Amino acid sequence: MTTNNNNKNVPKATFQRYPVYLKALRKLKKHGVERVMSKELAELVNIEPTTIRRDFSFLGNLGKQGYGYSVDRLVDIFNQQLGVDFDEKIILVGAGNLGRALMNYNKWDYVVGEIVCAFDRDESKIGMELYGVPVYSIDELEERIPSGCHIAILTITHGVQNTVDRLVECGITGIIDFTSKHFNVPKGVVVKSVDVVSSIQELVFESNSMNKKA
Ligand SMILES: NC(=O)c1ccc[n+]([C@@H]2O[C@H](COP(=O)([O-])OP(=O)(O)OC[C@H]3O[C@@H](n4cnc5c(N)ncnc54)[C@H](O)[C@@H]3O)[C@@H](O)[C@H]2O)c1
Repeated sequence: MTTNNNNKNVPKATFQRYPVYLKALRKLKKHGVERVMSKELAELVNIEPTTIRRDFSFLGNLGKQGYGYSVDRLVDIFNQQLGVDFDEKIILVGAGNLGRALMNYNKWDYVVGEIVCAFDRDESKIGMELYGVPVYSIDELEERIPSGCHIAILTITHGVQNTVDRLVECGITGIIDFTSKHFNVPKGVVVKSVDVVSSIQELVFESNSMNKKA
């Protein structure tokens, strides 16, 4: 059991379904849907409408029956219940091949937030909108970085340490690094490195050693 904000004891199974509902509701919100019936939501999340109605009964008064639930209201409630901010403003540095692919994807499964702007040093890209994301000059990083932004995705090829230092100065505390280049960060800054090549190498190594044992 988990006690929620309405001081109701929520069964564990119900609580575990909250992120599933939130993801579906955020998707609906993105598509401009304002109200949703439990039956419609049931089809999206593959959970019985009766289970949904029971799960929602722990959330307090959600309005008149038969009229559908307010998507906005539910998103707010689930955000609160889960105690996380799924609206991270993420910046991307390096609007090249990989950067573009990430901007094109930019749905982040409707749960983590989205890339709000990109930075590059290439004059031909500055001022463009790529998949709806504006690209600014890296020279304007300090002026353009959105307030409250803590996460940066790094997809550049040059000057990594210098760029990281500037990002940290601007308040970035989390970096998703695709560059595979070594750089230092001060304490309190978290770096998650994504390296497809290393993953393939590990995979080859593991599958070779498994085959040797067999
Ligand atoms: N981790 C992985 O699995 C993986 C896979 C592919 C590529 N990469 C790496 O990702 C990075 C990007 O690859 P790509 O193919 O998109 O390269 P790319 O050349 O297509 O794009 C790089 C972009 O970054 C910009 N740039 C470079 N240095 C900059 C700086 N200091 N400040 C601002 N903008 C800068 C360039 O102008 C360009 O637009 C490379 O470091 C590459 O090695 C990693």
